[in-house]
Amino acid sequence: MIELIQVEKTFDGVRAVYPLSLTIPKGQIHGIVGTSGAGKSTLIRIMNLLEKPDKGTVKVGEKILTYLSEHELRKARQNIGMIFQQFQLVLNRTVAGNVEMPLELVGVSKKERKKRVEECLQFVGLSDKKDAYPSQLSGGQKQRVAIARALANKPSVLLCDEPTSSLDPKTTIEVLQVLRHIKETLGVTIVIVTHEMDVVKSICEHVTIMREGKLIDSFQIEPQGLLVNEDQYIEDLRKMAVVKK
Ligand SMILES: Nc1ncnc2c1ncn2[C@@H]1O[C@H](COP(=O)(O)OP(=O)(O)OP(=O)(O)O)[C@@H](O)[C@H]1O
Repeated sequence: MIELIQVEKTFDGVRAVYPLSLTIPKGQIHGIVGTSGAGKSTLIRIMNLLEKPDKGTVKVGEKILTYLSEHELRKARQNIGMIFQQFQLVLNRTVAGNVEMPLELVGVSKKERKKRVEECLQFVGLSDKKDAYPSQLSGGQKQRVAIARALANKPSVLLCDEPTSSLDPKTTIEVLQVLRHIKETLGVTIVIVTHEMDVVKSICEHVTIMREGKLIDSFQIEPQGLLVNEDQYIEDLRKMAVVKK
């Protein structure tokens, strides 16, 4: 579970997030939407304290992150994976090397690392790419490597900041399928910041809407499933065709 209590953040006089409280239950896929500058990225980064709130409390699982020292926070972050729009893979490391990184940082043995990297790559369907470099992968594959890396330390929370915004509709579905599989098989709580309504409609169970740093609404929704595919897009476009007389 993630609990934000009256968190707020101002950058150089610009209020990014007004005092805001939000509770996300364990195992939920929670979407955060809003137009550019609404404060979505700041809010999701507050959830793992990549952005420290000026005031308020951040609780993830049993840990109150805002009470922790830097050392304790680094440890607590092992429980919180994160992925980004631009994947942020290390380009001079192979796919396996990227997934191995968080394990190296916490001192996992070489043998255990190899085993865990294989498990994670298998989970995202990229075992055959373990020796490839990021430049040799498609956008969807890069994001799946980033997901495998985020899962390496077996987190209970996965934060996704615009995870599909650089991807085409087909690879978007590929990534969303992986995210849904993570929720269903691992029970991970997933937070997705996005401006893509199709993403919210297809997999989110709850949506929070932000505008100008404020939470303006938050409610449960019924995910429609991954219905959006290339053929459907083409069909929708055909329906919009203007018939010239
Ligand atoms: N590090 C920073 N320094 C200064 N201002 C910042 C910083 N990060 C965010 N802001 C400002 O805070 C406000 C909210 O930004 P944020 O990136 O959280 O919004 P967003 O909803 O994620 O927008 P986008 O979809 O464009 O990324 C904006 O006015 C932005 O310029």
